[in-house]
Amino acid sequence: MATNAATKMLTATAASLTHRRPLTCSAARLVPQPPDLMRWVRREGGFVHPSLKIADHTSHGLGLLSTEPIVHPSLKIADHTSHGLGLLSTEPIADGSDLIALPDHLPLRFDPQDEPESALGRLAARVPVELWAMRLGLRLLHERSKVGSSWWSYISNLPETFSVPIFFSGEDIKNLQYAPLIHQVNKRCRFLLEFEKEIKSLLEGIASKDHPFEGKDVDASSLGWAMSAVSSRAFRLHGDDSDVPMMLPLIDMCNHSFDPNARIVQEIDTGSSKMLVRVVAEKQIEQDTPITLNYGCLSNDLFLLDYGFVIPENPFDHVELRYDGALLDAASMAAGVSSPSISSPEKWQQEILSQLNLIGDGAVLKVTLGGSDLVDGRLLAALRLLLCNDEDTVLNSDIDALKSLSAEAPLGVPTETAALRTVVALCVVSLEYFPTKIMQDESILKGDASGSTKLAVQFRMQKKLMIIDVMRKLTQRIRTLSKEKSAA
Ligand SMILES: C[S@@+](CC[C@H](N)C(=O)[O-])C[C@H]1O[C@@H](n2cnc3c(N)ncnc32)[C@H](O)[C@@H]1O
Repeated sequence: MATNAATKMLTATAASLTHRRPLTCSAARLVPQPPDLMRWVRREGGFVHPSLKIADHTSHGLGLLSTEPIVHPSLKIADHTSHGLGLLSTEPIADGSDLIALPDHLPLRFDPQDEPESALGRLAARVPVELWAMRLGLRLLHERSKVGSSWWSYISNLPETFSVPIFFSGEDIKNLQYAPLIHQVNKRCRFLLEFEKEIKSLLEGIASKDHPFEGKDVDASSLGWAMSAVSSRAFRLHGDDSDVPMMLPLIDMCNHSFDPNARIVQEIDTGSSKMLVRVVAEKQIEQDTPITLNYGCLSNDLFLLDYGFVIPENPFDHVELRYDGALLDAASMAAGVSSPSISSPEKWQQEILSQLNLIGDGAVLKVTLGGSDLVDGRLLAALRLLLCNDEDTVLNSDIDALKSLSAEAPLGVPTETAALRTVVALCVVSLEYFPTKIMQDESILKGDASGSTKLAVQFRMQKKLMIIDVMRKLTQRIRTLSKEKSAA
């Protein structure tokens, strides 16, 4: 859990690289009237389709949600969510048309291995690999502080603030009510505070010509700004050996949709090995339509942590649980299907649990509910085999079938019903971890709480709605199974 001091530090309008004006909305840019981004891309040799413009998506209520039927009150709230700025078509655009093309020198990238001796390279080497956004963020801060940077037209068009939870108050971090995300947020906050100190000590006494930020102070707040700018806007494109994160000017004005109307294409000129990044229309785009890309099939944890927004009814959202005999025992008891094997598996059951990597050295105990699988395959297989008394039937079953929900009752209907009932009980247990009820969340969302409080509440409410949806689908399955059994 982040200390209050940690979150205060990151939310404070502390001295940063430039003077900032107060936050107005997520469409506010780093400078009040930044240069025309489209004109800059064209001037640099890029292509921008003449029927595109940058528009504020805050007031339009544009994007995925507004086109879908409202099936739950939470969607109405989401409809008010600001998407910030976005790209919009001013006229119909044909399927397959090039929308944007960026020449090789416009993407902003950073490979610390290219400059291990520079101060920036040495700082980047201190950033853990999983925080790759901070590595590229250092380059972004370097360009932001450099007088006459070739990327200034781009950087000045970046948002002034981000709605990612590292900038939430301590209270709003608690309001998330979901330990795995709170853990990640705190980890990032702690890293930024430590990194601020490390940077200060590493750059102490450095000659001004070698200073990566032109002598300007870099604190946790400005580091957080840079990390969030990258995590919410960079795309990972193919490099020589691996995926290289890059900031793609103008392309990063496209908002997200799981049903996008455009996609990114990367081309390498074999002669010059120069890279061309294009955005191509994937379908016919009508007038006044936002141009959208799919940022990935991500859970709401990642959308919130990296991008600062939550998707209602996200089909890829899930909750994490720890595989634990005592928890399964309690759930199976609550479901009325208790079996002694759950807490003390037989030897043959232990062998399969070990194959499933749920017991033994190096066991991975994290399992999930929700997402496209509905129930984590390893959890489902474990419950099926623990609730089946017939060793031969289990040993003759294919392990992949045991892990699959689409394999109908691989160990027979009674075992299947018991396993699914136990999962439903696990859902109930998971819901009980959340201290508030959905109705309480809804009333906060209807009130005048701050943007970050609403985002935190929206996040936890979506988690609960998702768990309820899993329960509903599994209960339906149990009903169908018992109907089939009684019909047989
Ligand atoms: C790559 S940028 C897109 C341009 C951005 N809207 C802007 O104002 O610069 C990604 C950010 O846009 C916003 N965004 C994109 N898609 C969204 C969506 N479907 N719902 C809500 N916000 C979205 C989020 O703030 C996200 O961090």
